[in-house]
Amino acid sequence: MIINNHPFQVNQRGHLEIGGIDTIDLAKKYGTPLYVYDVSIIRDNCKSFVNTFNELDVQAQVAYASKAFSSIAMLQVVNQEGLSLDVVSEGELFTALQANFPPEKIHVHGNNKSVQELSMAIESNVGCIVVDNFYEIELLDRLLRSYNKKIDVLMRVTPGIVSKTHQYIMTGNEDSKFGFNLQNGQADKAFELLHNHEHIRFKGLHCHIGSQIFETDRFKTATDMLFKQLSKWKSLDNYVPEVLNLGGGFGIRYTVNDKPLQLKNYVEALVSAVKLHADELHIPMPEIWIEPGRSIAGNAGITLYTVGSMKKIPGIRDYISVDGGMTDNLRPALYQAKYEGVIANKANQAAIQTVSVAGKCCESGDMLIKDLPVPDVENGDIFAVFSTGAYGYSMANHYNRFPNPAVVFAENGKDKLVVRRETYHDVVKNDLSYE
Ligand SMILES: Cc1ncc(COP(=O)(O)O)c(C=O)c1O
Ligand SMILES: N[C@@H](CCCC[NH3+])C(=O)O
Repeated sequence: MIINNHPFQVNQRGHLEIGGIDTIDLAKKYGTPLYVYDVSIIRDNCKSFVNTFNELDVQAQVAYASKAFSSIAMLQVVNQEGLSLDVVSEGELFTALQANFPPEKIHVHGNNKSVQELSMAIESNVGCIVVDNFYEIELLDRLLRSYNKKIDVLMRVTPGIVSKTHQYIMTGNEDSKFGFNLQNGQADKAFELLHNHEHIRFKGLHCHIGSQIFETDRFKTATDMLFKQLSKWKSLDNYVPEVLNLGGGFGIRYTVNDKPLQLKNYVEALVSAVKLHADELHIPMPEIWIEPGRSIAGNAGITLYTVGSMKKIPGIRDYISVDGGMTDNLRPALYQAKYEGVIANKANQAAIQTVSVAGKCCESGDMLIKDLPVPDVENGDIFAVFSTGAYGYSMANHYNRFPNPAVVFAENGKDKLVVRRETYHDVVKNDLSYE
């Protein structure tokens, strides 16, 4: 039985299963809260993107946006699937290098890259730097001269598109901290600085219009706007881009209200939009790069919790509390994000009541799910939240000094710990006394 359209089964014991393993056994073995990934789903998501580009015979790089979930094991899997990698910080770059990710397949992002970050990128011979602002061009110019190196660069632009998504995860609109503005001439000024630079190979443009997007129209509009700019540069300077990076943002299913497209549909739409414009402009088809994060990791992961206290407020709301919350999943508190979940040890029992699932942080907004139909709930039940694979572990924090949970990979009936659970000693390890 597939559960609520999430890609997981219920086994003969009536327990939720992931990667061929009983979640109740995993909770016993590793404790809760626990992030668990079905690695075969990660692999399938990677393949959907890569295979579609191959089928369409288009040169492409699918760069996993590692901000969604970065760990050594995750980056190893993504590398095995032939993807490139998008990193946005020294920490993400460091993790990639620790995972032996091929540096030439790493793309470095960031709206405030430090000298140290840029130096690390240049020294490790990363494949590409996505330049975000004028200050960064100045720094890069200085550093590349002192290293006497040449590097591939894309220019990140903000096309001025308002995507239908939460304001905090919108990035391509004009009023954004990211990238050069296409409308007000900033992109033209950056072009002057980048193309013909003796230490820079200016490969093309990058844009990312936002996250959790469910339709292809806005990607097409973004492509139109990039080509408007490229057509201008072609007539003025005969510039021909080798690469167009159209970012990530492909939506996934968190709840029944989310209606994601198949991943291949996004690729097909992007390819046809770029092809059309390239033909019109009489230039060869550029390489298409994309940066999916959520759509690679999101639906592959679940979080397991143990149910503790319960509280009924007659006529108002029934609460059940679990042993994690906004420390391991910040998204409900930050974006009012909605999730679905089940009592994993009663996964095929009928719902008889509606409860709201609270975390254990000292914060009223620490609610994981509101108004969820569930069977009879008892203390000690294991509660599973679906689609927590992206921006769960990666946005985990230490509020109330909670240690970060462990991460387990499950695949074809085997499980493996890939991130250790933090201990209280880990939590205080950088504290110094003041006596
Ligand atoms: C530049 C860039 N690329 C890729 C992503 C990944 O987005 P998503 O996880 O929605 O695919 C983001 C985050 O929104 C981003 O800012
Ligand atoms: N952290 C966001 C997505 C990243 C948006 C910025 N690039 C989320 O959980 O949805």
